[in-house]
Amino acid sequence: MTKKIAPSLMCTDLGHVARDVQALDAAGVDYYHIDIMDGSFVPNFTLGPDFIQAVRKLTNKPLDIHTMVQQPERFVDLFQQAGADMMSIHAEATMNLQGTLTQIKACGMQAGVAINPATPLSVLDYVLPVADYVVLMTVNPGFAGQKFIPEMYQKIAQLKQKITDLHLTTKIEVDGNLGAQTIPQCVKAGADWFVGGTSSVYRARASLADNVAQTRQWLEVK
Ligand SMILES: O=C(CO)[C@H](O)[C@H](O)COP(=O)(O)O
Repeated sequence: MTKKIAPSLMCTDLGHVARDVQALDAAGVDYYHIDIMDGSFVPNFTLGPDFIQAVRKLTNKPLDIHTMVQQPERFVDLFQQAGADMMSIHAEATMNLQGTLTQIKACGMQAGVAINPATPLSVLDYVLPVADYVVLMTVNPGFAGQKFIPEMYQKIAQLKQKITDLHLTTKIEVDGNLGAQTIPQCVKAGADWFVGGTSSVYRARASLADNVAQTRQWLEVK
């Protein structure tokens, strides 16, 4: 399966994390996306290292930490020790993007660069070779339940072209309002990995298992 689904655990029922992770594991999700917000880079707070540690005990699937924090280079060891397998940092949040990506890889994690909707792809020019994946935000980061920014379809396609031209294997992870209306177009544009929030995996009207199965169908567009 080349296209991957990663439930966004900020959307899970925090009173029933173990129950939900067990259900999502059984439903065959590929990995888990964990949002860390510092109240400064984005106007919200979410999960932290204690939560990563707790989830680490519940599943063997990879844990993808999306840091929405200023100067993420301060926390690479902290998240690695908590149990992270993948860690993305925002290009807008660090003065040392290349060095921090290298630091993440040296710790044995996959390294990702995340970029906000308004950030041009040119920030990736000299770091793509050290990035295992790029997190293209399709909403402004900070809150679940927002509306997809349509200009992001073209951005995905342009990034895919860049990666192909450079003969790299960097994956494109998309994050924000991915559901029935947006997933098929993101697939066509070249996205590889899909963060599942309130628009897909956590849709209120069905079980987690049914939502994961439905999301897989949206990914199968040709
Ligand atoms: O990164 C995020 C918010 O910054 C969330 O992971 C994402 O937005 C959740 O998905 P949805 O938009 O479908 O609720």
